[in-house]
Amino acid sequence: MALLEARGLDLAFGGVRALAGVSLEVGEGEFVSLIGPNGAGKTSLFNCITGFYRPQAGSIRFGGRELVGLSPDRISRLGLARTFQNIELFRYMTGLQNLLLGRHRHVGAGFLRAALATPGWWRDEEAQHRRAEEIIDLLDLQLARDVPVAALPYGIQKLVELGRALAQEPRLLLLDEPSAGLSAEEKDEFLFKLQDVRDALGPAIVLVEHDLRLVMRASERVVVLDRGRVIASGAPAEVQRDPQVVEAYLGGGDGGAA
Ligand SMILES: Nc1ncnc2c1ncn2[C@@H]1O[C@H](COP(=O)(O)OP(=O)(O)OP(=O)(O)O)[C@@H](O)[C@H]1O
Repeated sequence: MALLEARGLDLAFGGVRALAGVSLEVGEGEFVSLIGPNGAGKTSLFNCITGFYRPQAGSIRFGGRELVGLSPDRISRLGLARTFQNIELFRYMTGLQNLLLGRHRHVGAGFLRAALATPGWWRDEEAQHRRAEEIIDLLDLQLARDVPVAALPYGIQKLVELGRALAQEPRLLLLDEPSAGLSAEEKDEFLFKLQDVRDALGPAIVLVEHDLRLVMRASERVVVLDRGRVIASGAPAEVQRDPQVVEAYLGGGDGGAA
């Protein structure tokens, strides 16, 4: 059984069909890239999986459990984390504080334990800090540790966002255009970090990405969306040669694969 199994998802906004019968499977630890021209439905699919949108039809099973109808918070507690197209961090908190917020699903302390600062609460606090520090080491974020996120370069903010998602110890990580706005050098750096993350922590990853060079290097499988439908799925080299994919990216003149 796949870790994630989305079947027959439909999502419409008035007359716009953002998703029309979309299915997507992701195996445990698999690295899948989701590509497609602007407006193809990539972010809408992420929003359905993470509970921000409710599809009008279809089902989404994660670890055998139905996600449609659950709140985003509930879904994230099941082990699904995401990053956003536009960075969504607490800008006036430090890198470490943002990572600790990502740990909230692992914090066992209730209000009373915290207010009384019981030994159990301290142990929990220490464990949360240790885990956040491990992620700081993994992503080389030492310089961001004690600095408010707003004061950090954009590329580092993107890494802090990745770190916060990882702090949730997800089984599945959804990354929405994590390399947008990065220089070619920063993109390579980001890709190396992502590979380190996979080696060390092993989450399944779904990457929405416009940079095909990065997609082809990073992924085991590529899924192509166009106008709300999956038009191809397979190994990167295979998908790259698919005539429908070439048409969606280069033909028609209305999309443009950024
Ligand atoms: N909240 C919304 N209200 C109305 N229309 C929406 C909404 N969200 C998405 N859409 C529409 O659904 C379609 C798919 O959009 P979506 O953002 O999912 O595409 P995308 O593949 O992520 O595009 P991009 O690469 O530009 O981010 C588009 O036509 C978009 O305008």
